[in-house]
Amino acid sequence: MTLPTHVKLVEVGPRDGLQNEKETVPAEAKIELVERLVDAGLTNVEAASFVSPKWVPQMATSGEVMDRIRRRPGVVYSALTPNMKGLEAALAARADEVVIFGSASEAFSQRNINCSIAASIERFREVARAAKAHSIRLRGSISCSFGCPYQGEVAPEDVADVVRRLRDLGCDEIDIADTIGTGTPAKVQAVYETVAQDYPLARLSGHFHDTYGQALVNIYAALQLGVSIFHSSVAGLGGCPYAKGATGNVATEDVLYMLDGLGIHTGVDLEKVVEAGQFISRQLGRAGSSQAGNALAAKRHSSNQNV
Ligand SMILES: CC(C)(COP(=O)([O-])OP(=O)([O-])OC[C@H]1O[C@@H](n2cnc3c(N)ncnc32)[C@H](O)[C@@H]1OP(=O)([O-])[O-])[C@@H](O)C(=O)NCCC(=O)NCCSC(=O)C[C@@](C)(O)CC(=O)[O-]
Repeated sequence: MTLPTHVKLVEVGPRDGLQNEKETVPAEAKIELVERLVDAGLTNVEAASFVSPKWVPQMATSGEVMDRIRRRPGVVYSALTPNMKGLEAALAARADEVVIFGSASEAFSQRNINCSIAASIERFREVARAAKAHSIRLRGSISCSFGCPYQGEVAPEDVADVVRRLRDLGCDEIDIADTIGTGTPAKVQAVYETVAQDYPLARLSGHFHDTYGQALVNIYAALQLGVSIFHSSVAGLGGCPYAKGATGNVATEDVLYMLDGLGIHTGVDLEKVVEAGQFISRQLGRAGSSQAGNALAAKRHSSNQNV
């Protein structure tokens, strides 16, 4: 078993992490969060979501956030775009990458984006064409790849079916998402082994929520197969408005701590991510849920006191 020597981390805290917060997080705080994360060396940041503000009010400031972020060369700032209205907003906001997001579960597709899987692919076709016409990177995301809050089990072949459809739309990368965090390592490996028959493994990512405490071990299981792109969220922020009880994405600090220990290069400075996590936790008025982040912050606090 050879693990990848390099992993690309996609930071989803500013989008997936914050979208479910009840209290409005001011645009200034979102902007500072994105800038701190980029300062830490993260080169892929999901910063916006151009969805209906009636459905997800927290993301209503996405245009302002994208407009006011100090853009750094080489950094990909991405935005969710469920339809042409979203795509047009993402173009106006100068997104570097747009994300069409579907589901491997019919029930979740209906709840999340108000249409069937087949209808979503038709909506995405137009979005994909426009993204290509503007030479914007296109990412596809598949929710409920390891289980659905409404239908329960999801078969690997159902995930593969959506992967093929997103591949045919021209997706440059496809996210296999564990929306409710119910996946376990054997299931994770079964899904990647199935979907990699139709799409290059090097362009598949893992998007794991930590609801059942399985996210890190699932990432390790995916690494063993050669998956080398993972999503994570600073301070473990997150949840999904359409998956009750779903907790945050795996924390960026925890993933970095594990990858650093494995000698896998990410180019990201863990200490600076811990500071970004402390920053957003102060803004939200509660402790972050990253275990490595909290341990490192406590260690720093006690060594400062001993000086
Ligand atoms: C998908 C839609 C838009 C369809 O929504 P719809 O109601 O079917 O669409 P519609 O075309 O009938 O439009 C209804 C209203 O929404 C407006 N509208 C329509 N489109 C847009 C847009 N792009 N931006 C802003 N406004 C929009 C449109 O203008 C209209 O406004 P009204 O006339 O009633 O005032 C809606 O269902 C929606 O916004 N849903 C939110 C979905 C969402 O954001 N979910 C969370 C993100 S996905 C996720 O977190 C999972 C992921 C990616 O992280 C992976 C994982 O972990 O699973």
